[in-house]
Amino acid sequence: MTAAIELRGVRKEFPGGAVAVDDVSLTVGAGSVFGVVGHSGAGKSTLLRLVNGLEEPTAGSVLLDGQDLAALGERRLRPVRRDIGMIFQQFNLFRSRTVLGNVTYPLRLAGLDRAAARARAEETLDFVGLAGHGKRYPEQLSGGQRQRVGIARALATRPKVLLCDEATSALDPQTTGEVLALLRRVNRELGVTILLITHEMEVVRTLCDRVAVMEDGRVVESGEVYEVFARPAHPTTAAFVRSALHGEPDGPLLERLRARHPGRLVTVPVVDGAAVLDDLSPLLRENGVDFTLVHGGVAEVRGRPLGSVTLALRGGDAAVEAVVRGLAAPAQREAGVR
Ligand SMILES: Nc1ncnc2c1ncn2[C@@H]1O[C@H](COP(=O)(O)OP(=O)(O)OP(=O)(O)O)[C@@H](O)[C@H]1O
Repeated sequence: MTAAIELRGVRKEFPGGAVAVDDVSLTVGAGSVFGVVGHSGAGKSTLLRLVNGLEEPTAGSVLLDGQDLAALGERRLRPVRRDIGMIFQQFNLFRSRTVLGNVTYPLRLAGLDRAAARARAEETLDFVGLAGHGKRYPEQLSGGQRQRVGIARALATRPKVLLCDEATSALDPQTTGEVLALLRRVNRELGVTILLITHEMEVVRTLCDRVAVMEDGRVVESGEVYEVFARPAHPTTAAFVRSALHGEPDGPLLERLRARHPGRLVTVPVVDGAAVLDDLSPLLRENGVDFTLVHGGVAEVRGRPLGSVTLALRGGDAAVEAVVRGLAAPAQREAGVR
């Protein structure tokens, strides 16, 4: 069960004049995972509230499965809302209800009888790895377990779309990884379309197919995740990407590296499909140049390598120059050898 989400020229202006979302158009393909990143105040939460029908656009339209939400009216919107599940940064569980009580709640609202709701809730808790935890209360659970309950509650009614509002921002890195792995299963095994908002590029790197970067209510850049990571066009995107890759040394770090390492420093990008690293070792050998690896990191983005390594080259001036020239040959210049 899956559905596409489409925003066409969406604007949201609040009474008083604040424009939270400004002419945003984007398409979340059915069965895909789409991330929206941006700093606080960029308009991400408002965008999500427009998609789940809690806010109405001032202009433009939001379509779920091709249906314009604003054109539906409250009565016809209700069943469509059931196709949308949502999870939150602070989990938003009922503290006075057990885990099972939290997960059966939306099912009872949807009209399932007690036995059917219980059976469905247990099946869903099993899917999120919480079989046997039904009788516990939220405060007896870890943050990661609470978010699993949140995910189970959101999935219990078998929605086509899952909206995630900073779903891992309150969790430590390991728990974040576990929750992201669960969300990937939700997408792959259940086919649920996922739209998430986050300020963590790490979440985008590991989970999303496509990403849009928001600033001041507008989308400043969007695209397939690897492409955006490898070639960010907007400065805000570039800063977000740097926060997730830690690859290229910035100015001050470069100065410290220079002070510590004699020789010429070169930073070699590692981009899937660009053969720069493959060229490096024969170039060094041919010219009799030695090297020390002084900085760098290669991460996996959507299953493909991306990052950079910085080397201090040691050898005669002419030999080092030949290596640098070889690396910066026209075919590689595009990849940005420096
Ligand atoms: N109900 C509202 N009334 C007036 N202004 C609002 C309202 N909701 C949001 N805004 C304004 O719209 C802008 C975008 O807010 P929004 O919460 O969507 O951003 P955000 O990217 O989700 O930030 P955060 O991560 O801090 O929630 C902000 O300037 C905010 O003050």
